Amino acid sequence: MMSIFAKDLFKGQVALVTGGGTGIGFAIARTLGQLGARVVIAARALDKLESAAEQLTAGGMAVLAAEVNIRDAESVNALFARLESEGWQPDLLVNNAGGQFTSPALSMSPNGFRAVVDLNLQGTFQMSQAFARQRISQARPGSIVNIVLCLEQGIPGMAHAAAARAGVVNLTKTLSWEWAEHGIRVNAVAPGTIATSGLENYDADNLQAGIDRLPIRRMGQSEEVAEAVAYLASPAASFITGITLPLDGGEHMTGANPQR
Ligand SMILES: CCCCCCC/C=C/C(=O)SCCNC(=O)CCNC(=O)[C@H](O)C(C)(C)COP(=O)(O)OP(=O)(O)OC[C@H]1O[C@@H](n2cnc3c(N)ncnc32)[C@H](O)[C@@H]1OP(=O)(O)O
Ligand SMILES: NC(=O)C1=CN([C@@H]2O[C@H](COP(=O)(O)OP(=O)(O)OC[C@H]3O[C@@H](n4cnc5c(N)ncnc54)[C@H](OP(=O)(O)O)[C@@H]3O)[C@@H](O)[C@H]2O)C=CC1
Repeated sequence: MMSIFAKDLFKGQVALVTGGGTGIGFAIARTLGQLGARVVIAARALDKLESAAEQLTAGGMAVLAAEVNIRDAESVNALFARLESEGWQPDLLVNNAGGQFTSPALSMSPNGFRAVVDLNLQGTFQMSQAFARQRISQARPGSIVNIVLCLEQGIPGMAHAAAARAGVVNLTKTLSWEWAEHGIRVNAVAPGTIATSGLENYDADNLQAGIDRLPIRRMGQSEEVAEAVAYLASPAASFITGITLPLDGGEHMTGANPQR
């Protein structure tokens, strides 16, 4: 899928995409790279990041693979210090890294609940704060896009992720207030079911039952998420901040989660 945006839209900018070595994050990195950004892809597994970076570089993009654990504040701060010292200081941040496991709320252990909140909420906050501190200290504008989940009607079987991502939706609004005066916009995209290898963690029949209830009866593609991220990160969205854009084939209207 070719991007509809101008090829030099992000020329001269650096985009940092967490979880950029796989799935949706990889598609976002590729789209932003095709639109002229230098791209940092960051996650825990350096081997996966390096092979993703090789693919993108072979396509003519400038890409850096960088290790980070977004759950660990020290690791996050070390990443931003490294990017600044190596000339890859980001103008755009895409908080895409995340995930969860399915479990009835009654069976979740405190540690299991905490792990998912740590990853999706605390991790997103830590990355956003480190990014904004760096931008604001240098009086430079910026843009953040958070990837959440379709959660309008609750997500039975994923209470931890539903709570954590709802936290990110409100964090998106709150940070957009606090950082607007510094020229930093904060928005989010809420995907429904998107065809990636990440879905191997979920029951295929349940996923299909959810798809069958959608107005647009198919899974989304990572590239469709990437185009929305490109729009929100770009000057075309310069008067948009604090929103969460559903990108879900209509799931936010239907409650398509099959466990309901
Ligand atoms: C039918 C539904 C519709 C589905 C729509 C799907 C739409 C969304 C798709 C996606 O999000 S795609 C992303 C794909 N990737 C993932 O989702 C995988 C992400 N998971 C993880 O990264 C990890 O599992 C974790 C959740 C972050 C936990 O990582 P951590 O390394 O901290 O785990 P542990 O130290 O092993 O365990 C901590 C704690 O959590 C409990 N736990 C972990 N996994 C499970 C599990 N599968 N089932 C139950 N419990 C789990 C684990 O037992 C630990 O708790 P205690 O035992 O210590 O009490
Ligand atoms: N696919 C779908 O249907 C949907 C996905 N989403 C969300 O979109 C995002 C991408 O999902 P998708 O591409 O499908 O799945 P992936 O499993 O491919 O993506 C998850 C990415 O997050 C990275 N990650 C996980 N934990 C950490 C961590 N502690 N620190 C840094 N990076 C981490 C992983 O890399 P590594 O393990 O190397 O660290 C991986 O690259 C996730 O937040 C997911 O929840 C939302 C709605 C629907």
